[in-house]
Amino acid sequence: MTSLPPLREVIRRHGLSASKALGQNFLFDSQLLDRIARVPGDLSGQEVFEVGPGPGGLTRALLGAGAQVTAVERDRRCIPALAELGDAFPGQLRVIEGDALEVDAPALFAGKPHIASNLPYNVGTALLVGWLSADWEPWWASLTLMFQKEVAERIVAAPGTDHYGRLAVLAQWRSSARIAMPVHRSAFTPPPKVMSAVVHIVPGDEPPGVQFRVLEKLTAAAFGQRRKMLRQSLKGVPGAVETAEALGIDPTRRAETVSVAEFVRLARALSN
Ligand SMILES: C[S@@+](CC[C@H](N)C(=O)[O-])C[C@H]1O[C@@H](n2cnc3c(N)ncnc32)[C@H](O)[C@@H]1O
Repeated sequence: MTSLPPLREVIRRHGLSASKALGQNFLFDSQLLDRIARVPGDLSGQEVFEVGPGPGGLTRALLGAGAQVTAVERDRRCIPALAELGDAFPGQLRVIEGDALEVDAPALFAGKPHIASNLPYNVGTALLVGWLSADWEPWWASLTLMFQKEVAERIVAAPGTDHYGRLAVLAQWRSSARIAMPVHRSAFTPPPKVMSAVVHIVPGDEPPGVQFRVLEKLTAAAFGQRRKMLRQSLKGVPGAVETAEALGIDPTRRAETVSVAEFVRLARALSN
């Protein structure tokens, strides 16, 4: 590998002033970036899908770890900077200029890539929900994603906590999700208003006999009126209240007290 210029110099040389509309908050600390790149485990020879490489801070760390990186970036100003990075790691980096919400990502890979991204906040949750809603076993091997701390807490939340809701059930019913590391707002340029955290999600076995759309319907209804008792909030899902009762899930409970396993049992009983 040839030696690379500091990221701040790359930004200056390519005129990459951060765009708020594109959710651009860049990371320059190479130690932090290396720590993030280690979260998925040994990436040597592994395929990685990165959304929003920007000037390429995380991309460098992923390439340095030996990954084969495919990166989708919407901001065309970043493409020449990324091309230089590709020259420094011959044959390891493929850059696609485009919108990650529209790219057919699974079609880009022969195997199962790890997904790693310092996500643009405005599209982060939509991308996560898309990846978690994939046909199972999913097309990706793991997710290592930066979120605003509050979103990260919603992803890993346990029942009985304020953050527990649809996103927690979606992220936990057939995957395990944990906060790999908190990241201080001052690590970013420009610093966002809020703190961040890297979340690590690993897919697990899908519980048998559960239709995803039934689970979705249940959690949408239950958390749509999260302060109401289940006997009220689940009224719109045919058979749900009676089935909950039959399964020993007391319909006077509120959604936020119902565990992921209980939602799964209820969804299984209502799936056909
Ligand atoms: C938070 S910045 C992260 C930049 C860089 N990876 C880093 O860590 O310093 C988010 C990046 O996502 C890009 N981006 C925003 N929306 C996008 C989209 N819909 N598809 C692909 N990239 C997008 C932005 O241009 C920006 O480069």
